[in-house]
Amino acid sequence: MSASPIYLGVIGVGGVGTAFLSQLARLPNAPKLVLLARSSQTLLAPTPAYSPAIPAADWTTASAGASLTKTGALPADEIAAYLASAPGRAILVDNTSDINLARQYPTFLKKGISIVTPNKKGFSDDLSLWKDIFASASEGKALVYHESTVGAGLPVLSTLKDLVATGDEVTRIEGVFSGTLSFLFNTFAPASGSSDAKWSDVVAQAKELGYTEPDPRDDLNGMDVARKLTILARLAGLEVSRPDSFPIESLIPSELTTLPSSADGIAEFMKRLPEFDSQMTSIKENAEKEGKVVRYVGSIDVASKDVKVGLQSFSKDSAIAGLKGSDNIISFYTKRYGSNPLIVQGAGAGGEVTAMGVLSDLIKVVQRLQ
Ligand SMILES: NC(=O)C1=CN([C@@H]2O[C@H](COP(=O)(O)OP(=O)(O)OC[C@H]3O[C@@H](n4cnc5c(N)ncnc54)[C@H](OP(=O)(O)O)[C@@H]3O)[C@@H](O)[C@H]2O)C=CC1
Ligand SMILES: N[C@@H](CC=O)C(=O)O
Ligand code: NA
Repeated sequence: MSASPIYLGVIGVGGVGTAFLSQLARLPNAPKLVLLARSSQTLLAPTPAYSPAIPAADWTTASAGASLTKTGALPADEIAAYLASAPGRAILVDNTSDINLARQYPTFLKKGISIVTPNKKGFSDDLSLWKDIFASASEGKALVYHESTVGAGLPVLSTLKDLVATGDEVTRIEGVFSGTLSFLFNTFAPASGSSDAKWSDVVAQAKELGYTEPDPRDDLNGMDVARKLTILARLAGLEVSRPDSFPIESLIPSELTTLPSSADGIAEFMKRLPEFDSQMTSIKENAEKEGKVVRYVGSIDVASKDVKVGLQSFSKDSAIAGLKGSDNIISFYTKRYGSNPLIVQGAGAGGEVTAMGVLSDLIKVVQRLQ
């Protein structure tokens, strides 16, 4: 018996979305791509046949032809209605960082549309949305996979879920959870050798390399790490109400905190950041006086429900100080693993590695739906 067709909608074709589409194009027996959207345009396989499908490898050329339907941005409920009417199970891949789209996940899930995403916003917002997402998935018999919301493609969430599901007791999770901040400090204050790189130049480089959030201030203000810890804490069983319900150390100069969250605000922020390079240089030099390096870390202590996010100094021979590039390191302390934690380490940001996490989630969902 041949497997029933599965229909795929993808929203977002930025750094992660583009890498995802090129990996999807090489996947044998991929689901049929019938919807592809960016902020101002939507491409659809014409109804009622949902055919021809959109070629993932070459959607830009196909969008110029006449065989696909083209519209402007569609509201989430119209996208959900389109996917729910497809003649088979449907999956939505959200490759945006849009909180408003994430707030609509319950609408999709209740209609039986599964969700795969690297977008942290929905899973780290109000606890009520977290609960609504998983209750809606049960109601619609749909699946939700979001591995790339923490540690990009690294198997962080799957590891934590396996520890919990098999009855281990997770006592503490700690490490470096930001690819951007890892890259910034590994470059600006390396554990071996020295660097005279300017903080603002390294921030611009991280943005160029596709490590930062669409708005790099979300990395520098600690919110991206706080969102990841909120997700991990919730999976470990803690009812964290919001990602700003615990102290977060921000690296944004106070003079720049009032810039708007628009594209102009981002540009102005990047332009003025060099004025404040000396602030980060003095943080680096203070750690150096003690023979240490500074790194941005997070931790969750499950018993005391204590979640912390901020700067800490480390001796130069420690594992955290010796990280390279955009690497994350996440240590799980559990009852079974005792005093030697289970450690996951590797690149924690970048289009290709994040897309790999999204595509591997998609493969799991397809296998479970068939
Ligand atoms: N970059 C990384 O290393 C990692 C990223 N992530 C997450 O992956 C997601 C994507 O990141 P990245 O690719 O870097 O971001 P980009 O800014 O490069 O791309 C975002 C894409 O989403 C589209 N978009 C935004 N809002 C909407 C909307 N409401 N409707 C339709 N399309 C929309 C944009 O449209 P347009 O093209 O029109 O601007 C763009 O195509 C984020 O949630 C990020 O947190 C997770 C782990 C690592
Ligand atoms: N901006 C994020 C991307 C991955 O989540 C990071 O730098 O870690
Ligand atoms: Na991950």
